[in-house]
Parts: sequence; structure tokens; C-alpha cells
Amino acid sequence: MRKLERIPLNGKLPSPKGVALAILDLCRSSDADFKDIARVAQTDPALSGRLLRQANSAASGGRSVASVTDAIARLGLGTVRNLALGFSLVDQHQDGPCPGFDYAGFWSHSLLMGVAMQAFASVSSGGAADELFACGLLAQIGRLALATAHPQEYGALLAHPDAASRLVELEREHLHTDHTELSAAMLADWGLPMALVEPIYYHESPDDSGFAPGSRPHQLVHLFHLARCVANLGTASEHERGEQIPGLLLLGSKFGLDADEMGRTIDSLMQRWREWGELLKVSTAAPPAFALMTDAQAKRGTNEYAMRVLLVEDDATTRTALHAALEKNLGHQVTCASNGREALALALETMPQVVLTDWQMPGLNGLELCRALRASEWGRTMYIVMLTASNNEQEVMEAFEGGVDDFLAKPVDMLMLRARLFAARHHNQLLEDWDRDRAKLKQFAAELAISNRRLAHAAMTDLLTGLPNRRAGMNSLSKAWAATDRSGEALAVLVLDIDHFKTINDTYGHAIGDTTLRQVAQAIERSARKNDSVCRMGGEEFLVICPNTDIKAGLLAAERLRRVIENLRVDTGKSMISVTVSIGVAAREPKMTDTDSLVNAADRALYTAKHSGRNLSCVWVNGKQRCGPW
Ligand SMILES: Nc1nc2c(ncn2[C@@H]2O[C@H](COP(=O)(O)OP(=O)(O)OP(=O)(O)O)[C@@H](O)[C@H]2O)c(=O)[nH]1
Repeated sequence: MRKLERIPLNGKLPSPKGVALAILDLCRSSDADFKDIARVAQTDPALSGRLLRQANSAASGGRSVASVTDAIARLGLGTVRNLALGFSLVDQHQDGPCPGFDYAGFWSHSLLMGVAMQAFASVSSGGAADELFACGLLAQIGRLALATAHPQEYGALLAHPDAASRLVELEREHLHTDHTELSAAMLADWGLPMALVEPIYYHESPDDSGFAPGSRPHQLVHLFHLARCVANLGTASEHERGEQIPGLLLLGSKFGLDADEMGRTIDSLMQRWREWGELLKVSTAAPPAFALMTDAQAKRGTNEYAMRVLLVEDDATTRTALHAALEKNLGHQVTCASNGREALALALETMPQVVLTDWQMPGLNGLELCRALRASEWGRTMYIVMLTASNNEQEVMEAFEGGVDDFLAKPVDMLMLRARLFAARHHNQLLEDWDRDRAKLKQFAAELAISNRRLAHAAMTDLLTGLPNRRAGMNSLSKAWAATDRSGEALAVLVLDIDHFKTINDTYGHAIGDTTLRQVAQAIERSARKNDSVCRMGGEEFLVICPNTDIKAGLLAAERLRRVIENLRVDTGKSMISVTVSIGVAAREPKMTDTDSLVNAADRALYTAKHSGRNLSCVWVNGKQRCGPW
């Protein structure tokens, strides 16, 4: 950090004037007391009023004071000096020569930063709240200084497309200094203690400060950082606010503030900001209540991609903050566990889509948890993000080998967390698509199986009678034939043919012919024995396969069927007609080589029955046919 005189500058820097300058000079002399300061301050009614207001603010505490002397006594010389300095600069620099520098916006932001410093110092016991108000107000003074000392160059630089993301870098490149360095140098030059100047210098990137965790500078640098983020929130657009809230909650948690306390503090400091804005003629905005901002963000989160998240973190503060950010701001459903073992049980119970786990934990650590999840059927598809303070490549490799999908450095940056959750959502969407496709495929396969069965059934069934068709009949006969090969049992077949069926068609029409066919089919099926198979061979011809049946029994079966049909009456609509069948019977004989030879034998017996007068059963035995009456 360079001293002010070593920083190259083109023009003059902002400096206090009049009463503020006199107070600054007085404070430099060692024998000045607050009565001297009060005498000088009282010559400026505006400054007197502002000091009284600050002394009587809720953050200062105690009974109210009415005199400037009492106010100065309460605030302390250092605070009064800084306030006088800040107010003087605000009054002088409401406008300026730098095109593109938003003077009103700068003071609006700075004032909110001052108010936020005071508020958070009070609620987080961060130290002298009044002193920090002025420090917050002046923490970014380097920006105004650059706009004052290099108006044209700084104007051009602010118009650079990357100005928002890398302002400090651009300032260093073009102006050989940056606003953080200049702020710190100016504040040091004005006599602010280094204990405050150093945290201000680092407050935009507090993790670079190297301050020992728990030390006062460490606490202060984070307090300034938090105040700056609150100032960003107050001066941001509605859309930007949504992005900023999760990070803000996380920062608040570092000071032990939960989401509700953060909300209350931010709401009340926004109110004070507006009051101070009126007093100092600085414009302020009116962002909605914090709860409304978080609700709006939560709604956005819900609509976008609510997921079931399991958060595993042994540090209670980080856990609370991440929980609030994930649930309230990003709209996810969050379950929390404080160690790996508890997480494993909760994972089974809640089936999270995302597991966000710390690495180092007592008992089952994050990596062991990940391995355990990956070993289970149900944990295989969960999106696991490892939170780790380590950047060690070896450890990162180990984590990926253990099955994590991603990792995130601690302390958790909210933007990076959201990026990981986007990846998780993408992963989950792919899984859902895959599940949907799989379900569709399953349904398709089931439908295909049904229609294949229907097709197979249709291919084997006679549509008119519902009986198995010739193909199915011949299949059944082959099976029965094979069974007799094994068992040596008898096998007989009956071939039935309706007599003079053509005449029925010709006389009563095809519809009655069909009805006759159906009724004869039903009658045969009803009367056949349980183990017999009946099929329609085609036209008006039927085949009955009779397992375990010799020629004698076959003939008995044929006669029984013939009589059943003989007694059948078919309704033509006008009259009841009778119908008869001729039947050829054959049983398997040693000379027969296959099913065809058996059916041919029965066919020949049928032929004989037809030529012997019809309504007859004839048998084929040893190459000879014999016909009834039996
Ligand atoms: N209604 C109807 N008629 C059929 C069907 N299949 C075949 N036919 C008819 O059945 C008749 C069979 O006649 P033929 O082969 O001369 O035999 P038939 O008149 O029964 O004489 P015999 O068998 O000698 O007693 C033909 O007129 C075929 O058109 C069918 O599914 N429905």
C-alpha cells in the first residue's frame, strides 16, 4: 500500500474545506479537547445538526443529548473528525467534472455503506459504531478521487465494457493506481488509524487480506465487505438484487446473523439510509422489505428448478447460512445433516437429487459418504457436490474417483454454488428424460407384446368360429404325435365334414351358412372330451385330435359327435333346419410315419363315409375302411 505522495495523479484530490478542515487540523494537535472542537463545529449549523443526529441515533445508545458539546463527548473526537470530513466531501462533490461518473449514485452507495457499517457494527458487536459510520461513508472515496484527479481518463475507463467486472485492474492499467489504494492512502493522510485504513484497503476482496481469522482487522475487513454488499443491494436493480441475496445471507452468517436478523437489520438500515439521504441531500432508493426480496427470489427459484437438496456440513454457522440461502433464496427443499452417518440415513429417507457435502467431518467424512451412496442402487444417480477448502489436485482427483460430480471451494461463493446447482439441474433433467424414455419404452414393449400375442392368436385362430385354425390344429397334432412317441399311448383323429353344406348356402344364403358353421363348431367343441383338441381345417371341415384314444374309442367319440350334430337345429329366421356330418376316423398305426399319414387315413375314411350315404362315421384300419351303422 503506497503513501499518497507516491501515487501518480494528474489533478487535485477531493479535500475537506472550511469547518471540516479546521476540525481536522485541531484533531492533529495533541492538546485539542472536545470543547474546542465543539466551538468550531457550532459555526456550521448543518454540521452541528448532523453530529447531534448521529449522537442521538439508536446505535449510539443512552439518553438523548441536546448540545453539540455533549454530542461530541459522546461520539468521541475521532468520530467527529471523520464525520466532519465525510459530510464536507458529500456537500462539495454532489457533482463534478468526470463524464460518466455517477456522483449522485456514488454518494448514495457510500452513504448506505456508512449506515450499514454502523448497523452491523452494533448488532455484531463489531466495535465503535459511530466511528464506523464515517469509515463506511469514506471507504470508496478513491473512486471519487480518481474522477476528480483524472476526470477524462476515468470517464473513458468507466465506459469500458469490462468496467463492472474488472474496474480495479483497468484503473491500474490506465491510471497506475486503483480506487482501493487511493481510498486507503487518502484516509491515512487524513489521519485515520491504520487499524481502520488497512481493512478498508482490502474490503473489496477480504480473503486477500491475510488477516488472522478472529482478529479485529479480520472482523473489520469482512464488516466493510458486508456493508459494501448491502450498499450494492440497496442501489441494485430488482433482477440484480435477486442474485445478491444468497451471498449476503452467507456473509451475515459470518457475524452470527441468521436470515431473520439479517432481514430486520437490513430493513432498519434502509430506513436510516433514507433519513440520512434527506439530511445530506443524497438520493436514496426504496427497495422492498428484505422478506419480500427473499420471497421474490424464492419464487423465482421454485419456478426455475426446485430440487431436493441434502446439505451435509458439520459447521453449524455455515450449515445455517447455506440452508437459508438454498431454501429461502434459491427455492430448493433442503434437508440438513451434520455428519456423514446422519446424511446416509437422511439420503435413504428423502432421496435427494443433490447432495452438497463438506469433506472433513468427524465419523463418516464427505468422501466416505460419497462412496457409500455410489455403492447403493438408489444413491448412484444423486448429484454430489463436494465442498472443500482444499485446492490440492491430488485430493480433487481422489474426490472424483470417489464418485463426486463436482466440487466447490470453501468459503462458498454463492454465484459458484448457483452454477453447480444449474449443472445438477441439467443432470437431473437428463435423468428425468431418461426415466421418461425408459417408461415409454417399457410401455411400448408391453403394447408390442400384447399386439404380438394378438397377432399370434389371430394367426392361429379361425375368425368365423373362434376355433384354432388348420395351422394351430396341425401344431397340436404334432405335439400329440410327439407325446405318443414318448409314451406309446394311442392317438386317434376325427375328420368331420358337414353334409351338403353347399345346399345350405345355396338355399338360405351365406349368412345362414356361417351361422351353421359356428353352431356346428360350438356343438363339436362342447361335446368333445376335455383332452381333445378341435380345430377348423377349412370350409366345412373340422379336425378333432383325441390323445390316448384307440380306433374303437375314436369311433365311439365320432358317433357321439355325429348324433349331437344330427340333433342340432339351426335357426334360419324362418325355420329350424337340421344338419348332419360325415366323419372319418383313424388311429395311429405302426406303419404311419407322420401326422399327415394319420390325417390322410382319416380323410380316406371320411371320403368313404360321404360315398356311403353321409351322416356316417367310417374308420380306417390297416389300409381298409369300414363304415357304420354301428
Ligand atoms: N357360408 C360359408 N360357406 C363356406 C365357407 N367355407 C366353405 N364354404 C362353402 O361350403 C361349400 C362346400 O361344398 P362342397 O365342397 O361341394 O361340399 P358339400 O356341399 O358339403 O357336399 P358334401 O361335402 O359332399 O356333403 C362350398 O359351397 C363353399 O363355398 C364358409 O366359411 N362359410
